[in-house]
Amino acid sequence: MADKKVSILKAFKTIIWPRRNLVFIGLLLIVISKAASFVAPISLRYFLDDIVPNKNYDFLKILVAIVIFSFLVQAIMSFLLTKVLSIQAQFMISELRAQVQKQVLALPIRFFDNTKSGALVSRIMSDVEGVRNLIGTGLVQLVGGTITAVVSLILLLRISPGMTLLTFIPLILFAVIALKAFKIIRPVFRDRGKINAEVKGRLTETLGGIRVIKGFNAEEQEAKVFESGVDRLYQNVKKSLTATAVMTSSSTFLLGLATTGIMMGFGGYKMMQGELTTGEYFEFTFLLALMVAPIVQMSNIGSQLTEALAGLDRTEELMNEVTEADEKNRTIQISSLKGDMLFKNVSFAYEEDKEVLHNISFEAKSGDVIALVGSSGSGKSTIAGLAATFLNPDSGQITIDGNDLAKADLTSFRKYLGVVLQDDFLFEGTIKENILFPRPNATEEELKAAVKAAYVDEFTDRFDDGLDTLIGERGVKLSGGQRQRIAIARAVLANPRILILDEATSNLDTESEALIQKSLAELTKGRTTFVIAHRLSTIRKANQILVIENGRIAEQGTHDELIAIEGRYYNLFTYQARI
Ligand SMILES: Nc1ncnc2c1ncn2[C@@H]1O[C@H](COP(=O)(O)OP(=O)(O)OP(=O)(O)O)[C@@H](O)[C@H]1O
Repeated sequence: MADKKVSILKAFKTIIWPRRNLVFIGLLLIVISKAASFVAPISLRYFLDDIVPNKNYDFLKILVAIVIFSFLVQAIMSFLLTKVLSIQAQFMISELRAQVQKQVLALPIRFFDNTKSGALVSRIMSDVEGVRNLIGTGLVQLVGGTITAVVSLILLLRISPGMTLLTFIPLILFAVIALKAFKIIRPVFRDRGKINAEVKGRLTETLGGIRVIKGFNAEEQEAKVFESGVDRLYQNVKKSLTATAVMTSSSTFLLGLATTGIMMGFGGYKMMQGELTTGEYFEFTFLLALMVAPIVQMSNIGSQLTEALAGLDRTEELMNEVTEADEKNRTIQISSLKGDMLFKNVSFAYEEDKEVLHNISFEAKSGDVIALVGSSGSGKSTIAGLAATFLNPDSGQITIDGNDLAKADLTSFRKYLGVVLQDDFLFEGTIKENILFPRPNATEEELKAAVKAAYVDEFTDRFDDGLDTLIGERGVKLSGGQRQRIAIARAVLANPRILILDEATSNLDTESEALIQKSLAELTKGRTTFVIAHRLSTIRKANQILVIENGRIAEQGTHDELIAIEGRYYNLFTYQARI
């Protein structure tokens, strides 16, 4: 963990240095602004010690003009700072978000099995926001504040070294307290991001699974889980608030002590002794305020930077995850695909030492339909996942047209892949958009052909808006069978060479069922298809049936062959046929 921390140095190298021109402009602006801020306190001395006692009207006019001008300069500089740096920071946030999202999509399926999607949403959207404080005004203010503090210090020492040193004692005390508080706050902030992500993740799941929750009357339980999540968040915020409160109240006291207590006591004494003029006293007071303000501000900026670095730590962790592309090993570009797939002694485990597939070997010839049947948990989806390159064999080999699939460039292979899964992924939008999703630039004819092949027009013709009907929250609700047909139309349009089909288990009425059968027959025509089959009609038509039991192929052959041997398949078949 520790070596993965985004150090200030690293953040400087990767985020600030590439934008050094901008940061430099920002610094220049802040230096001008801070220089202008010294005009008022310095002019005070002339005002009180020279102009007023000597009734110097001419000098008064000039001084007033200079002071007004100095404030105008400060106002303009502050406007430009926001304009230049804050906007650039926001631009960078959107750039980073896009990068992180791209990286997340490039991660292997396994990563998603183990990570809540809500947590990822939080990583992509919130964690990168910290950049704002690095490149935005935060850092520049920190530097500007330091400059102001140092210049003020020099001016203060010039007026009265004794008084300056005395006021320093409480200031140093404050600095020590602030540093201690940061040490406590940083891990708290880091945890906050994590907790936030977890709570959001669970909430997303809860809302997504609302039917199951209501169906099992589990609202109360979910509410409890959420409550404990928000409580963790509360405890975390509480901790950081306590640390912040210690800092704020000690700053109030110690800085008050420095500015007023010591100043009034010691300064008043010196004035009475004639060692300090009224003008010098006021100049000192204002300069002290100029020095102290950035110190207080810095503690604020410090916590912002701390939060920023904590967020970037988490972003960095995500960016370091290995993507599935694996350019070093996946060097074979697949430029055309026939569709012969061969499994040679393939074994696979999701978790170490828990092999779920053992020595699977079979051949799928181009255009074949391979039906995977067997009891739940036997390994059917895992085989389909391997054929789709969502998973990679631990031993053995899968070849496509003689090429090792583990060495194939994923994008070049997946161009030829299509999937129709049970939980059809339809998003909010029109039916047309959902079908065009894999090939947004398909022609109207291609779209029409796909719609026909999947019998989507059979129900869209009845809608006023036809294919442009909105589905989801703002449009019509579709039946299970209709959703399946949209998913099938999408796959027809994608025109894959290899098709992974997870047949829906839901029972449809006979008419819907017949339409789905027909559209599936259309879809699988001429494509190497792996189907996790639940329909006898699909299974009977398959070129090859693999009966999977406990991660092994128990039986293999056509329907007739397997019926003839009266084994496992025969039992399954006769059992299903009876129902
Ligand atoms: N992401 C995962 N992590 C760990 N184990 C998994 C994962 N997915 C599946 N498994 C395990 O692998 C085995 C095979 O699962 P698989 O999903 O391939 O079975 P299946 O035959 O498709 O089942 P079903 O018909 O119920 O969908 C099961 O024992 C399952 O518990």
